[in-house]
Parts: sequence; C-alpha cells; structure tokens
Amino acid sequence: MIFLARLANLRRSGNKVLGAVIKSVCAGHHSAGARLRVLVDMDGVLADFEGGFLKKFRDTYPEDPYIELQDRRGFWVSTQYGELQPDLCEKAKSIWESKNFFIELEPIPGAVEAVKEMVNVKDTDVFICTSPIKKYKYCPYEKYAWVEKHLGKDFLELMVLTRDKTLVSGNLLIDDKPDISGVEPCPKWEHVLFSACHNMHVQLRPPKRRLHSWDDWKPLLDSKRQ
Ligand SMILES: O=c1ccn([C@@H]2O[C@H](COP(=O)(O)O)[C@@H](O)[C@H]2O)c(=O)[nH]1
Ligand SMILES: [Mg+2]
Repeated sequence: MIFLARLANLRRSGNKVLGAVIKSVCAGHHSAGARLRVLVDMDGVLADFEGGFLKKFRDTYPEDPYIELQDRRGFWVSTQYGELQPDLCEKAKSIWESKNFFIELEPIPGAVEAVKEMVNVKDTDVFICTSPIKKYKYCPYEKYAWVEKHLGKDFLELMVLTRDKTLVSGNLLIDDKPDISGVEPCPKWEHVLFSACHNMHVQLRPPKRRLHSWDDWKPLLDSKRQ
C-alpha cells in the first residue's frame, strides 16, 4: 500500500514517464474466470454530445462563428469556443444547460445495439458511468430519460452518475475523455479512449488504447478476458 501511495505521489508530481509506468501497473487487470465489469460513458460514447451541441449552437446563435466537428480539439467545447471568441464560452455552456439538450441527443452509431448485446454476454456486468453538469435542473433527469428511451427501463438499474469516475470500480472504462482523474490515484479500470472528433489527434502513450467505434467492442472485451 505504501508503495502504491508513493507511486501515486510521483504520478501527481507530473513525471510523465513514471506516470505512464504507474498507469500500466494500476490499469484494471482482470483475472481469468472472473466476471468482467465494463463501465460505459454516455456523452460522446452512447449519446452524440458534439453533434447535438453543434446543431443547437448554430440554431440558437446563427450570427456567431462556430467550429466544424473536424476542427474540434480538446475535450472542453467551452474552452475552444472561448478561444474563438470570448463570449462564446458562456454561449456554448448555455446550450447544454438548456431544457431538452441531453434528452434530444442522437445515439452514437452502433452504441445502442452494442450495449444491448453487451449486457447479455456471459460473465459480463455493464454499467453506464456518466458525469452530470453542476447546473442540475435538467441534465440528470434527462440522462435517465435518454437511457430509458433508447435502451429501456431495465438499464436504469445500471446508471452511475458521478463527477469522479476514479471512485467507480470496474475492469474497463470506455470513455471519450483523454485524461480521467479524481481522488483515487490508482483507479481499478483500464481506460480505453473512445474515438471522438475532439480526441482524434491525441497521441496515446502505450499501453493506452482506443476503441475506434462500436464495431470493435467484442474483441476489446475478449482481450480483457485473456
Ligand atoms: O465543454 C464542455 C464539454 C462537456 N461538458 C460536460 O462534461 C460532461 C462530460 O461527461 P462525460 O461523462 O465525461 O462524458 C457532460 O456532462 C458535459 O455536459 C462540459 O461541462 N463542458
Ligand atoms: Mg464522455
């Protein structure tokens, strides 16, 4: 334990090489024969946050400049919009803080089919692990409503809403955010980066890997069982 705590301190200190080694030591190893627990992110993985945002931004602020999806860089939409023009940071936030933003997001291609199939895979437990925004008037309710609408009532049982995913234990976390951090320095899961417009240009340091699309989820789970 002391060893792990020291490693965590080194990681926090920002040593990149050591950080990569520590991540690989920590990454959710899975013992053969045990159940596999898969945590699936929502925005950018199940629900098309970026596409939904761009459409509503353009409809709401037709006179303002915007960023094409192929030009998106960085996880934070509000940051890139703020760099484009200072007032656009708050305008961007106003979009996902509005009623019906989350419920009206389209599913990412293949996501609904994949997750519906994944829950029936032998020895596999699936949870939907998603971070709500702090302006909570609509977002948490609509995330539940989205899951019920697209996946069905039974999936409500599988929802985990948290702003700190390091606290959730699992073997795999499929998530489009390149850097996931929180109070737990050594999360149980291996984070597999789900490809999205904003992270296409992010170079991953081995052994970190990507899930390019929902077409490839079965080999990913198989690789984790071996
Ligand atoms: O610029 C942005 C972009 C997204 N968000 C919010 O962050 C979370 C992301 O949740 P994940 O579970 O990591 O997918 C989501 O609630 C977005 O609305 C943001 O605050 N600012
Ligand atoms: Mg996400």
